[in-house]
Amino acid sequence: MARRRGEELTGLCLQVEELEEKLSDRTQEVERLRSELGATDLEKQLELLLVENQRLKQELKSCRRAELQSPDADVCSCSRSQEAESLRREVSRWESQARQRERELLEKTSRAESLRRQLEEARWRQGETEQRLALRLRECEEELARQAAAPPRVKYVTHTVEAESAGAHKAVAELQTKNAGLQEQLSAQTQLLRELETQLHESQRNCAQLRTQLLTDRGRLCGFLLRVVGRRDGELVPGLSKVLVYEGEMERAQGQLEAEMHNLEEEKNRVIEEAFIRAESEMKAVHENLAGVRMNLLSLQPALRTLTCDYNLLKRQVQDFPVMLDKAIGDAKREICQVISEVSSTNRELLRKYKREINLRKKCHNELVRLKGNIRVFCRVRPVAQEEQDSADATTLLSFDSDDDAILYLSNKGKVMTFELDKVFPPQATQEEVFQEVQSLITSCIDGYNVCIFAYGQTGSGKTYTMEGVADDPGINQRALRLLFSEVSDKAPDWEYNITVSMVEIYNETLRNLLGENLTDKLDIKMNPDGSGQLYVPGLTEFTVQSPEDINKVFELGHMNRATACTNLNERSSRSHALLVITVSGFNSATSSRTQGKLNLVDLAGSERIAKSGAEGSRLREAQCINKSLSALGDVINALRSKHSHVPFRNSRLTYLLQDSLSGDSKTLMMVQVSPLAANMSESACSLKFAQRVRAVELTSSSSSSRRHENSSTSSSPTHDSVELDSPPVTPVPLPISRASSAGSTLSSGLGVAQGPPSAVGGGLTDTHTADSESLVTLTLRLSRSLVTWLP
Ligand SMILES: Nc1ncnc2c1ncn2[C@@H]1O[C@H](COP(=O)(O)OP(=O)(O)OP(=O)(O)O)[C@@H](O)[C@H]1O
Repeated sequence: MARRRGEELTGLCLQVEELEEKLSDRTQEVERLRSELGATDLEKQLELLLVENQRLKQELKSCRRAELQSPDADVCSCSRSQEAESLRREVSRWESQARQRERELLEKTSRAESLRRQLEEARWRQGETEQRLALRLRECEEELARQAAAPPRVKYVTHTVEAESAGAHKAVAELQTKNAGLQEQLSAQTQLLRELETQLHESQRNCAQLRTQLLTDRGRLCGFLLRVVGRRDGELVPGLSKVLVYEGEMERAQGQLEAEMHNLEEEKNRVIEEAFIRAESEMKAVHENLAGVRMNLLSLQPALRTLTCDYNLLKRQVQDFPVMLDKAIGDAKREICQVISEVSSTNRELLRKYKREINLRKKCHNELVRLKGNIRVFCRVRPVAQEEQDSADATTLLSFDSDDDAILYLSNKGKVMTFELDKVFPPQATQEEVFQEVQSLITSCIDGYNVCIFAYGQTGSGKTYTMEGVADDPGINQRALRLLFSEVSDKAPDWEYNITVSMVEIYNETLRNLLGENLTDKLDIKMNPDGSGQLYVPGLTEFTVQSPEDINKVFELGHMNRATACTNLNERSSRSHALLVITVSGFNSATSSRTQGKLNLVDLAGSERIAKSGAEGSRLREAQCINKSLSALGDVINALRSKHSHVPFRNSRLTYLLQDSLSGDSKTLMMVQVSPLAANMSESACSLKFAQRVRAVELTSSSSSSRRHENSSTSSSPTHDSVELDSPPVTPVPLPISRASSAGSTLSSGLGVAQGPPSAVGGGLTDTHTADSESLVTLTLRLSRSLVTWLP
């Protein structure tokens, strides 16, 4: 019996130990849960209680050991052992159920945690999407603002809006899809959460029931133990009461833990709810934003449509542009061609008129010169020099007609002679005034006529002064060249001119090249081998001049060479002829016409009658040569104006050299220089008589229609020239006197034989005037006809 009781007690002890182990497992489980859920003050208290529990267990063990050692321990009966066994089994079943529930609770807690994490992740993703959408919205708004502010760039804006619109649509669709997915996910999670919550509540409820049942069982167990043990051993009561207290503490702690868990659950739900609400509000904001974007898109659509229309219009225009351009270019080309053809025809017409005008101008000028006379005779009276003022000869016997600048009166040996020339320059006449009367001839030279201007008169009468002038007041030579330059530059660029200059001296019938290197060379005059019938001087130096500076250089060289060739320049210059030959060649590129004119400026040797003064030796030879050349000049002029078939050009070097400038349409000007001194009156009278005769011939024989023809025929008859060369005159040939009234009887009686019938000479003046008037009328009529034709 005692052994059985001992066995029962041992079994009971084993059950207690098992219970303790289970309790320890549960404690560990609680600890684990606590470590998972985090320590709180309540848990610390629980920990303390557990320690206390451990201590109580130790005490309980020691009490049991003491009880086992006691002989009264056999009191426990078999029934109590069975009851205890059944209670233990019940407890263990509940405990296992409780553990299972706890495991389920833990699983649910972990699932809830993972759901919370998923929710947070979803929230984070949603936040990110919202941020992206907000950013995108801001960009859209900025873009809209920029587009509104930007000038209308149709193509670009259209393109951008199209691209933006498509992108925005796509983004909206994506967002909507995402949103729907999130919504679904959220609702699924919410559903799951609710299920979990339901399960959790259910588990908690079960757990509470189990705990209650466990407590009840424990109470019952304790009651039983008290009944079994407390009655027999009063020492066990305090330990059991402590266990009960402990159990109570445990329950309280567990209750607190559960309450805390419940609070945590509520907190979690609240947080989830808040997050949900926030997500919903944010979602709403996103929806609003999206609605705003949609509105913007809708408001942009009309603008987009307009822009698209503009763009299409422009596109069509751009497509049509090449065709239009080709058409415009074609039209422009046709117009240009038409204008060009019109302009070229107008140009041709203008060129034709221009040519006609040039010819007309030349004809007019020539007619003018011809009307003035192809041979004109001027007279210039030099002033009395300073050193001559005091001499007895200073009293001048020359006087001028105040009404007619062509009349000069000369008083010689008590007789007054009247000379009528083309122009008389008094002593006060300036170089410029003289040149004014001469310059029309220079213009003729540019037009292609040959011109010859020579100064005639006794030594010291002012020939060189008139032709060359002085440094600060140049004469005809330099002024003529300057005028040529000025006229030539005026005619540029239509005309290109080449001006060449050569200088020749004729001394004792010998030609010298004043611009050459070898001054001792004697030049010859020959017929040009090209068959043109022109004369030329082989070896004659010609300088091309392009500026007044060139002229000065040429003149300086000529003077220097002339001075080198003789011992006494003044003496030599008085006894030689100096010729400045200027050739003007022109080419008109527009009309392809060419002109060539020659200007001969001749400073003749002194014309005084040295032969009569009984000169001998070299002076006699000089006088003979001078007389020969001057009389030859008179013969040539006489023959030309008298329409002789033969003109004796070859009778002297001078006339031979000037042949082409004295024939044909050439113009000749004789400047008769007269000294004002009384001592020179005889020579002056001679010079003036010669000039008078030359002019008279000109007047009596002038005929505009026949002159040119006559000249050309006479100039081209070398056979007769050679005949005349056999008998050159030694003294000046007297020419017919045209106007007895002007020259006076002294003149006719003093100068010998007249070569024409007096009646013809007398009537020549009238005829000439008539012919001149007719020419003038004809010229005026031609001019007016030309103008009428020329005017548009
Ligand atoms: N119109 C004038 N005004 C002022 N001085 C003049 C004028 N004409 C001539 N003279 C002066 O008279 C002088 C003689 O003139 P110039 O040498 O020109 O005569 P010339 O006829 O050429 O003589 P030669 O036949 O010897 O060469 C010079 O001193 C010249 O300056």
